[in-house]
Formats: sequence, structure tokens, C-alpha cells
Amino acid sequence: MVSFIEERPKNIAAGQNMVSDPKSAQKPPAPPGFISISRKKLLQNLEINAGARVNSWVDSMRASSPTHMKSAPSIADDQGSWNLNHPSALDMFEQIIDASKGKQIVMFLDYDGTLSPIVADPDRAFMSKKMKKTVRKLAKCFPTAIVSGRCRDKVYNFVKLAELYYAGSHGMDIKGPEKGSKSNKDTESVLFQPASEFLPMIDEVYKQLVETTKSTPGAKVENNKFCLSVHFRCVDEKKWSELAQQVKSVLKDYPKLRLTQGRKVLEIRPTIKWDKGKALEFLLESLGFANCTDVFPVYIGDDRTDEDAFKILRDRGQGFGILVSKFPKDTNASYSLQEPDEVMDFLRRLVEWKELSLRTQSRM
Ligand SMILES: O=P(O)(O)OC[C@H]1O[C@H](O[C@H]2O[C@H](CO)[C@@H](O)[C@H](O)[C@H]2O)[C@H](O)[C@@H](O)[C@@H]1O
Repeated sequence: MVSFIEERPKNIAAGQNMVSDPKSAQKPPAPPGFISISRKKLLQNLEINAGARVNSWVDSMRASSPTHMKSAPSIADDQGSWNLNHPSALDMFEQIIDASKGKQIVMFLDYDGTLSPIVADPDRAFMSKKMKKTVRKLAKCFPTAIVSGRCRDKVYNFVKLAELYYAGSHGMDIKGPEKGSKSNKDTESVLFQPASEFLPMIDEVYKQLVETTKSTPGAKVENNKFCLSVHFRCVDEKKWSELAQQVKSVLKDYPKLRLTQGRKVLEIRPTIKWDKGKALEFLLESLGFANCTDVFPVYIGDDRTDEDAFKILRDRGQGFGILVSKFPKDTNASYSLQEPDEVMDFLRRLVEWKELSLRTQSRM
């Protein structure tokens, strides 16, 4: 499947820190819409150096906001090319199944915006009962992992399925199925925490951010154990610059932390070379598929941080990524789905297909 993504700048590897372009920081904000070249570049530059100018942070915050994307003048053209290059995974279901023939499908699912709809209060991002039932069935058919920016315990409390693998804190906290669960009768559950030395620093910065941002109405700081989120979904846009300034004032003393951006959220994490893509590779290895050619990983996610995993799959030439988005975006995913309801339909079809093929095999 052809993708129209432009690669990250050559000097920037996925998950590495990016030095902001001082020229683009001086430019006036681009007109609404993400089609313009400068806006596109901005979207690629969402990994923000903690020392970057606050203006460029705010530009990035605006650029990633769908309300700004909707009014793009050439949105119809872009939509056409999007549909062509990133067709719906539901429409392409048969082709996907054909490509997986003879291979072990392994499922990787992001949580927010993929399994649960985006809501204003991050503590209330519940997954529907129907979605939970579908994910439970999915895990009976294929090894399944949840890969989330959230703290692992929190995402577990939303999903509550012991038979899954969980990679929390953007993959910096990985655990296998509970011992004694159906998918893990006797082995120890995998546990990998590559950023554990950062725990005291993250706690310290969390407290400082809570204190510093409390004067900005609507701002919410979330402790995700090995990383932090500063939410601005409920902050008046006029106050975004103030919030960016507050976050910057805290981060200036912590060069070992970097900032990335998700959906109306500034994400702060250690500068280690670890991300959702590395977590995907770690999990494949743990499952015994390290150098395997007959594995077919499918990663479904909606956010910038999921791009690291999409890129790994594209580079390995194995399986593919599915981006959950209603809008065209630069992505390394091969297919698209519009929203969590479509994700559920896709997962259900996978389950139905697997159950049918198992029944057919048992009759032979
Ligand atoms: O990797 P994910 O599972 O997608 O986690 C990324 C962030 O998700 C959460 O924030 C997002 O969802 C919230 C609830 O719908 C929404 O209010 C927020 O605006 C979104 O950015 C989570 O709260 C963050 O900590 C994660 O970093």
C-alpha cells in the first residue's frame, strides 16, 4: 500500500528529541488548515525541544487541533488522496486476510481514541461493554496487547482483561498476561521498565507542573508513572500560550525530559530511545516471533505516538498499521478506520473470520 507520508527529517529518528526550527518559530501562524507546507512541516515537528520558543509550541497545539484542520480549503483534494492511499480497513478486509494467510496475526491496540472515544475528562474515558466483549474474543483468537500512553495500572482498570499484554507509559512499562490466566497458565508474566531510574524525576516534575499550572483554568496534569500528560482540551485557546509558558518554565531545569504532543495533550517523557515501536518489537520477541517471517502484526492507533509503531511495521515489511482518524493525516499506517466503532467492527470481523476458519479446520 502506498503512503504519501514524508519521512521525518533525516537527522531525527523516531522517538528522538527534535530541535525546533528557529525560522519557523518566527513566522506568523499559518492560515487555518493543515494542507499548507508550513503547517505540514509543523505537524511533523510535533516533538518539541524543551528549549523551543513558546510560540512554536502554541502553533503545534493549534495545528494538531481538528477544529483548525476542518476549514482547510483543499480538504476535498486531500480527502481523495487519503482514501486512495489509506483505504478503510473494513473495505479492504478480504485483502488483509489474504495477506495474513499462513501467518500468525498478533494484535496491538492503542487505548484512547482507538478502543474508547475521546472525551473531555481523561478519567472517564471508558470503553463500551460491546468493545470489551469484542477485545476479549479477539484475545482468544490472537495474542493481543494494549499499547498506551497512560500508566499501565490505569489502562488496565479501564480494560480489565487479565489475558492481554499491557504496555503502559508509551511502552515504558510492559507486562504480560496474569499468571494463571488462559493465555498464561504457567510462565512468569513479562515485565520490562526501561525508564525506572526516571521515576523520582517524573514524580518531582508532576508536583511542580500541578502547582505551576493550577492558575490556568481547565489544565489537567496526569501522572502516567514513567511520563506525564498536561491536558489542554478544556483550556480556553486564549490561554494556551500561558499554559505552554508554564510547562516550559518547569521543563527548563530537566534536560533529560522531552516533550511530545498528542491529541490536545502535551506529553513529557524521558529522553530514552524507547517508544511504542520499540515496545511492539519487544512484545513480538517475548512472544517468540523475533526473527520470524510468518508473523503478521496489526497495530491500530490514533495518535502521533502510534506512528513509531506504524513505522516499525513498515520498515520490517510485516503486517501493517491502521490509523484511526476522520481526517487525512501524515502517517506510516497503511489503512484507516474513522472511529472506535469502526475499530470494533473490524475486530469483530477478524474474530468471525478466525472462528469460521477454526470450525472449517476441525471438520476436515
Ligand atoms: O496512547 P493512548 O492510549 O492513546 O494515550 C494517549 C493519551 O490518552 C489520554 O488522553 C487522550 O484521551 C483523553 C480521554 O479521551 C482526552 O481527554 C485527551 O484530550 C486525549 O489526549 C490520556 O489521558 C493521556 O494521558 C495519554 O497520554
